[in-house]
Amino acid sequence: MQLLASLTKCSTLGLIQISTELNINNPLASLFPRSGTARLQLSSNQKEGGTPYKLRCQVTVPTAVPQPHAPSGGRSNQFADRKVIRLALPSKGRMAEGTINLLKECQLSVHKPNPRQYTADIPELDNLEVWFQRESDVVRKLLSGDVDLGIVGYDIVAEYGQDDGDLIIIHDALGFGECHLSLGIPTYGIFENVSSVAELAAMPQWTADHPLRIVTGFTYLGNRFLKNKGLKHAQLSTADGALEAAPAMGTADAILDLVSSGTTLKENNLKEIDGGRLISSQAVFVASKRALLERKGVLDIAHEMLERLEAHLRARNQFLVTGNMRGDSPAEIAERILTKTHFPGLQGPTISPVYTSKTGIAKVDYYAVALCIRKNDLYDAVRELRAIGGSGVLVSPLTYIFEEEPRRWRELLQNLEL
Ligand SMILES: Nc1ncnc2c1ncn2[C@@H]1O[C@H](COP(=O)(O)OP(=O)(O)OP(=O)(O)O)[C@@H](O)[C@H]1O
Ligand SMILES: O=P(O)(O)OC[C@H]1O[C@H](OP(=O)(O)OP(=O)(O)O)[C@H](O)[C@@H]1O
Ligand SMILES: [Mg+2]
Repeated sequence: MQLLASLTKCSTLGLIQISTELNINNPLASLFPRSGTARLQLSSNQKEGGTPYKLRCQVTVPTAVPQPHAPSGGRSNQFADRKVIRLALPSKGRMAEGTINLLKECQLSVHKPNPRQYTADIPELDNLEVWFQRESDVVRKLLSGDVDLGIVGYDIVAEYGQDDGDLIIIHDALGFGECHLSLGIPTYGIFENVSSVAELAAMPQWTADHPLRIVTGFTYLGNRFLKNKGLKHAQLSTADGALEAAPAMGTADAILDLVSSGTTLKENNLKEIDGGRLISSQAVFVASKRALLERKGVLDIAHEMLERLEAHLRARNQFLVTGNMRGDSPAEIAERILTKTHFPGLQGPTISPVYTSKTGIAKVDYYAVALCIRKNDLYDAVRELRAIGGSGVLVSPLTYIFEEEPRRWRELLQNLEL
C-alpha cells in the first residue's frame, strides 16, 4: 500500500473516508483505521485564528480489500492489547439456533446468563468469550480484528468478506443453514420462455436506459455475477426482505436471493434459470488468519473446536450396531461379514469373543460384532447381519468418530504455512 498525504487550506475541518490495507510498518498506520472514517486534529491553527487545514490523502487500495461494507473500527492497538479470545456467533435468525445446537452436541454448550445479553462463555474452553452479533457484523468484526473466530453462513462470508485474504474457512460444511444464492425471474409475461442467463442477457428489452432491474441483499456477489455473465444492461437495487414480492409489485424485474426449498419462489410465480446460481451455502467455521497466527491460544481453540466438529459431524449420520454371531474364529466371522454384507465398518468389522461358561470352563461359541452403519442403511444392515447368523442386534447413537488427524486441520496448517 502507498499512502501519500498533503495539506491544503479549506474552510472546515473535515472527515476523510479511508478504505485501505495499512502497512503496519508505516508510521502513519496507527493514525487510521483499516477502513472507515478518521478525524484529523489540526487544532493549533484554529486557536490562532488561522484557517483550518484539510488533509488530502491519496491512497492506493489493493483490489481485494472490502470497501462498501468495510469495518469502522481500527485494529492495530486494540488487537494487540486484547488477551482474551473471541468467538462471534449469530445473534438471531435461523442460524442462531442451529449454531447453539451444534455446539451443544459437541459438548461445547454456550452459557448465556440472560437472553438479552450479548456475551456468553463456553465453560469447556478457557479464555474464550462468546459474542452474539448479526451475521454481517460477525464477518466485519473478524476483518477489523475485534473477534478471532466465528460461525456464520458461507453466503455472508462471501458477501461481506469479499475475498479478503485474512478470512480463513476452517470448516466449510457444518451441516445446517443449507441454501443457495440464485437469480429468480417471473414465470410469466416476457420471461415465460426464458430458461437461461444467456437468454435473459440477450433479451432486446434491456438497454442502457431501461436496464434489467434486480433487487437483492447481495450487492457484492451480485455485481460480480453481472460482470461474469456479461449482463451489461442490468442494475441492482437493495431491500432487506420479502424480495420475492418485488416483480409482482413492479419494483424490480428479477430477484437475487437465497433459495432453500424453493417454495417462496414458486408461491410468488418465480423460477430459477440455467447459469443463475451464484453460490451454495451452509454454516461455516471461519477465522481471522491474523488472529490464528498472532494471538496466543487462538490456534489451539480452533484446533479443539475443529476436532470436535469434525468428529461429531462424521458420527451424526451413523449408528453403532452390535450383534452376536456364532462361529469358529474371528477370521471366519470377518470373512462372512466382508463377503456377504455391504457393511465393512470404518476400517473393517470389530470382532470380539463372547465367553460362555455352562460347565465352569470358559468357552467361545459366539463373537460380538460391532459396526458403524449409516442411519439410512440401518434396516438393510440388520437384515444382512441376520442372514449370516447375527442375533441380539443392538443399535446405539454415535456422538463422535475421532479419526487420525482431521484433513481440515492439515489444510489449515498448510494455509497458514505452519
Ligand atoms: N430459506 C433458508 N433456508 C436455510 N437457510 C437459510 C435460508 N434463508 C437464509 N438462510 C441462511 O440463514 C442465514 C440467515 O438468514 P435469516 O433469514 O435468518 O436472516 P436474515 O434474512 O438476515 O434476517 P431476517 O430474515 O430475520 O430479516 C442466511 O444468511 C443463510 O445463510
Ligand atoms: O426456498 P425457501 O425455502 O422458500 O426459502 C427461501 C426464502 O427464505 C429466506 O427468506 P426469510 O424466510 O428469511 O424471509 P425474509 O425474506 O424476510 O428474510 C430467503 O430470503 C427466501 O425468501
Ligand atoms: Mg431472511
